[in-house]
Amino acid sequence: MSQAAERVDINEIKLPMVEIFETVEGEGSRAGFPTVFIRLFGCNLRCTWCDTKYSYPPAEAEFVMTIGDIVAEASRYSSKHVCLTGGEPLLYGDRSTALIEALAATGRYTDLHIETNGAIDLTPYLERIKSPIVRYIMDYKLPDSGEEDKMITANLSKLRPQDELKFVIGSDRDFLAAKTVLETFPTAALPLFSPVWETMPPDKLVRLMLEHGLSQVKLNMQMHKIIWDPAMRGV
Ligand SMILES: Nc1nc2[nH]cc(C(=O)O)c2c(=O)[nH]1
Ligand code: SF4
Ligand SMILES: [Mg+2]
Repeated sequence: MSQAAERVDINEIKLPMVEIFETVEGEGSRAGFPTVFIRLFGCNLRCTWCDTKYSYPPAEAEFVMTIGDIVAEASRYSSKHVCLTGGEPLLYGDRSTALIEALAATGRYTDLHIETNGAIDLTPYLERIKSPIVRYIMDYKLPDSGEEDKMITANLSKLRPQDELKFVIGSDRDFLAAKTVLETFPTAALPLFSPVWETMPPDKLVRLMLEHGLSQVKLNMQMHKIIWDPAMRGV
């Protein structure tokens, strides 16, 4: 293939979208920083406790945007951090890659983190995307989610120190499963334990972490669900 044929035109590539908005990051190591959220439509999982069911069928994409339009819309905000989320933002292979590279190439951002669901092989993304601002926040889906069998455990050893490995914990069973995953699959990523809002009181999760001596794990509260109504969108 010639060089010209390989060149991507970001005004030609389209992606199904849910929303673009600015708020503070509610989770992870960058929680509290003003952040632009770019939420893509579509997901390859159906977690029992999913809080964004509007991001995949039978709901419909709110709109379709070119990558050029997504980059321009995000640039209307002054945040230096971007969160690419969904749904599953890495569902679109080359198109997801082109979006990430286009956002990084603007030079506007100091951090671009991608919320991915653990059922996407991160190898091609880690190999192709070289920007130092790009980080992966991989969810590891536990038994209560109903999707644990879809987890690509090979991703864990490939995550880097700047990446994060998030476990959403709904029960004692989930907690023990998360602990086993960390013991079985060494990772350089920062492990985060996040309570399921309805079924795992945060004080119980803290007690379990301390009882089990998980000194390397960070508690991850969803700040946006404390600041705003948990059912509210776009915050
Ligand atoms: N404030 C805020 N922080 C978030 N971090 C991850 C989010 C997500 O929906 O992926 C999210 C979100 O929807 N809002
Ligand atoms: S991966 Fe995320 S968006 Fe997809 S079903 Fe699970 S919680 Fe919902
Ligand atoms: Mg999410």
